[in-house]
Amino acid sequence: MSVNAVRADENLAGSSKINTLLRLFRYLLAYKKEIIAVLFIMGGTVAISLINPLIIEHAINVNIAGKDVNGLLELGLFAAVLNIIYILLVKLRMFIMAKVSNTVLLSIRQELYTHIQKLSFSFFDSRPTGKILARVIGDVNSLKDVLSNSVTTLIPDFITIVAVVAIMMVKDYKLALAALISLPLLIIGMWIIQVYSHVRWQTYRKKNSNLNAFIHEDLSGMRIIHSFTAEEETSRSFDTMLAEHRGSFMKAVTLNDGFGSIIDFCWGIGTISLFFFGIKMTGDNTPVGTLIAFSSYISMFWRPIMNLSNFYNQLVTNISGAERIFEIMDTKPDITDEQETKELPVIKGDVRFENVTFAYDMDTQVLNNVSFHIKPGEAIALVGPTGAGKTTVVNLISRFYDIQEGNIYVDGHNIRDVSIESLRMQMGIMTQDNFLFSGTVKDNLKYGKLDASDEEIIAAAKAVNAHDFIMKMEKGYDTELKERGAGLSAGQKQLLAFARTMVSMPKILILDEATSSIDTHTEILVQKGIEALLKGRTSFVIAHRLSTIQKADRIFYIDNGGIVEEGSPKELLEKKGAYYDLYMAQFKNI
Ligand SMILES: Nc1ncnc2c1ncn2[C@@H]1O[C@H](COP(=O)(O)OP(=O)(O)OP(=O)(O)O)[C@@H](O)[C@H]1O
Repeated sequence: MSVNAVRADENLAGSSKINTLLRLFRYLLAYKKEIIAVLFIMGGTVAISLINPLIIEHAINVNIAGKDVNGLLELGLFAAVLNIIYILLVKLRMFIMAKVSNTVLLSIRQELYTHIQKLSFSFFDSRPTGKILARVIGDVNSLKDVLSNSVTTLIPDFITIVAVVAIMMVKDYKLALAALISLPLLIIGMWIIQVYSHVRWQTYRKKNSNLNAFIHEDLSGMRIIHSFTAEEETSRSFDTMLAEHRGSFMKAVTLNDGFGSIIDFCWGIGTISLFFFGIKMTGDNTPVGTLIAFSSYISMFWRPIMNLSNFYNQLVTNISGAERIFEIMDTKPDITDEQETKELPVIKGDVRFENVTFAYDMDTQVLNNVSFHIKPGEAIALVGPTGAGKTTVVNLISRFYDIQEGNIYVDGHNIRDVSIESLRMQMGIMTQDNFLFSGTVKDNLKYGKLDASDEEIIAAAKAVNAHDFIMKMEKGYDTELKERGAGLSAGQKQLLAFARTMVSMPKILILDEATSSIDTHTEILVQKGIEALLKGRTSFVIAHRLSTIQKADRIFYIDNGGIVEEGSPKELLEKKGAYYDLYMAQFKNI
């Protein structure tokens, strides 16, 4: 059952921001050398910026007051050299951090992708592809600034603030207190804003994800939208989602902008208070240079606070991205190898279901106490009403889902006791989708067996009658296919999918026969292709073609959670039961 539809907001298990941030930082630990270098560089830049006001103070109070032009020039030269060094250090820091954060992003994305590939079908059943895509691309990208700014802002700005306060206190604690008078106001304002901000940004990310999922679904189903002339309706839905997206963004960003205004306000009050108290309280005792130096220090105090608040904004904006990434990484595949699995040896194709009971979710039981035994090489046609459980039976043989009760054996091995890879490697699975990847025909056929030689590929294509039509394509086996095989007919796609399965030479074949109507010529090729595929292997076909059903060794009529009728095509017709009724209803006119 879907836990998250396109328009439904995703729910995240609550996790603390600190934990998420610490987990993110762990990725940085792999780059200790670079981070230490960056911290040293920043130590240099912070020191230079702290010295600057002292230079100005000295220039005004000593050189200008004493009319010492030479001293002023020397000091100016010193300040210029110092600030050129500062600029170079900043550039170097930016370069190193950009490299580190991009590499970290790369490894997070790799880890996420590898993990997603291991997840079970139930994960994909319950999430729209667009939302998964949003996490792998958008959410990972959103971490870039958090990662680099966490090193370049958090630590140095914090040090700067402490150093500035210390210097001001040592120089003149009364002036320092006057300059920092607005600090309590800032703390209260920030606290109020941050309480609401995180929630608003999370809402925005959810709306963003819904929009992604909607666009993905819409583009994938464009043909259907056009054929039902549903463009207007989907445009309306899109507009609604866009409005929600924009609304949530505006709400979050408006609140965030409050941060800057509060800081500006406190900064202004601090500066006024400094000059007011500086002149009022200390009268002529405070040299002008010292007041100017203090005013520089105030800027140096508030600017990092501004940076930190921007960083905090970035953090609340993007930390939900990190939460969503880690949520996927923490999702355990439902189907995993048991601790002590063995490799399934090369099989003959014997399949046995023993009292199998299965439900996708607690509400609906699909199979109830099903047992059967298939001998190697037998061809089984699965028929029955829609939603009866035919696909479910074949999904269970490949262990795409785990059964709740009973056992499934392949060549006498319980499929739970063998590695999933060794089991699936010996199965050929063809769904109705016949999914083709963009790439050459040859690349697509090699999916069946990555190390297949050209001869093997051509032999497989010939066996299923796909060779001739492939050779008629522009560059034969090297013809580039478009995404999902666009430009090919349904029959041609089926033939390519047959060839791909044939290359893998499976011992057990699972075929969900396509129902799409194809021209008579291709239909004959497809039928011959199916016959070639079935020959000599155990096969389960969710059969729609009369020819396939009639050529099957046995038919299983599935309904009401089990096999209600079973036998050869002839036996079942003679029995005049459920299969007979289906046959009469569907095939009598053929
Ligand atoms: N991934 C899933 N999650 C939850 N329920 C599912 C899932 N897949 C199928 N079902 C439900 O299980 C039941 C059996 O589905 P199944 O696809 O096996 O039927 P089927 O006989 O192959 O149908 P059809 O001929 O229409 O393809 C149906 O009621 C279906 O709604």
